[in-house]
Amino acid sequence: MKAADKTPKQIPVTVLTGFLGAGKTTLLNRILTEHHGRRIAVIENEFGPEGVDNDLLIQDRDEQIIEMNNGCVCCTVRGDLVRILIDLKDKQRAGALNYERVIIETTGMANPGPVCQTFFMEDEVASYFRLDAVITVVDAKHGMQTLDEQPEALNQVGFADRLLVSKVDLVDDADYQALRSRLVHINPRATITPVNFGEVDLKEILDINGFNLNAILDIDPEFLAEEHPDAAEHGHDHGHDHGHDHAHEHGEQCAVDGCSDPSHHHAHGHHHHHHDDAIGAFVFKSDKPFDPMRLEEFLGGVVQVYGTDLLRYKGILYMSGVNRRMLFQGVHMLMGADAGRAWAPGEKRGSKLVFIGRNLPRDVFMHGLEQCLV
Ligand SMILES: Nc1nc2c(ncn2[C@@H]2O[C@H](COP(=O)(O)OP(=O)(O)OP(=O)(O)O)[C@@H](O)[C@H]2O)c(=O)[nH]1
Repeated sequence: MKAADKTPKQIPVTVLTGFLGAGKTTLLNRILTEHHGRRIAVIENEFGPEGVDNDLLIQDRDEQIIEMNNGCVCCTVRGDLVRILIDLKDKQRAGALNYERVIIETTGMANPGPVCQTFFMEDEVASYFRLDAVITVVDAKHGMQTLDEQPEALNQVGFADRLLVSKVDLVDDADYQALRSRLVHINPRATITPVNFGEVDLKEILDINGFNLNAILDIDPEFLAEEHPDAAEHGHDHGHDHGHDHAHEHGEQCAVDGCSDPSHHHAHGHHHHHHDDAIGAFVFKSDKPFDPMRLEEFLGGVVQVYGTDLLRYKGILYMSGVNRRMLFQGVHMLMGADAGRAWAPGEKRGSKLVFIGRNLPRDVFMHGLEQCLV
């Protein structure tokens, strides 16, 4: 191959995550057997000295399966994953491999954060690979319980650009809707699609540009609709620090501290349960412009303080003195901003930002952002 002669365009990478037994391997097998004509390199991450999943994966001549055997992606991310990716890059350049995209299947226990950060923090990786999206498989049958018991599962949902719900065949519609509603509250950014034994339209999970600043900020309208009428300002952040990590109050009462608004109780009646998840989201909206200096200072500060608890954040910004939409997004402490398209004549200008994180102090963000408006 003469791949080495070409200026390579960045190889898209999909991170496939989901809790133990959720159906990641089933989905991956489906992708690999489908005749989609795309050459995919798969990085498998396994616990323990011996990989089991590799034997279960259907091998195809078009695919290269590389396995990481020594532990969890999140613990070895600075080492193994970087080494494997650089090795993939070198082999591609040397013509020993030929793939056009990479899928990383993470262990069910992994937090996708460090995996994602690798693509922004390691220059050699970032120059050759582009993180496309995080896809999280959630088991309809066991998902509720897993979310109750495993903080990593909440992280996986919080990070996702797409949520695929497997095993819907095993539950009734009410259970599915309850799970769906909970997922929307943890992560209103991600679309939610049922997937039967890994059967999924590849267009739904590949080339999503989830980490691209220009991608539209799609927030599930349900997130706002089923909340309080002014949810944009008072959207329940289900991430208040109640001193317990992922306990749940299947409750009557609004979880927002000091809130005694009965309409909130009513609003929660729409859900089957009220899950006070440690990971949650809130949205800031305003049609007043931001003062760029103040905003930069504020965001820089909160990212320093809350970076580890911020999973994903993303927004369209209406800036004073700028006739373009500004786009910004981040993962933990890594924040990026870019100029988007110009505001159209007559277009209603405004900002919309979504923050997904663990026990974030919503008021600090909301009031702080408010202070940055002109
Ligand atoms: N009923 C039903 N079973 C499913 C579906 N999808 C996957 N399964 C089954 O769920 C089990 C676990 O699926 P896997 O694909 O191995 O899950 P995994 O996420 O790769 O599991 P780990 O690698 O252990 O984390 C298997 O027995 C699958 O056949 C589905 O849509 N419906």
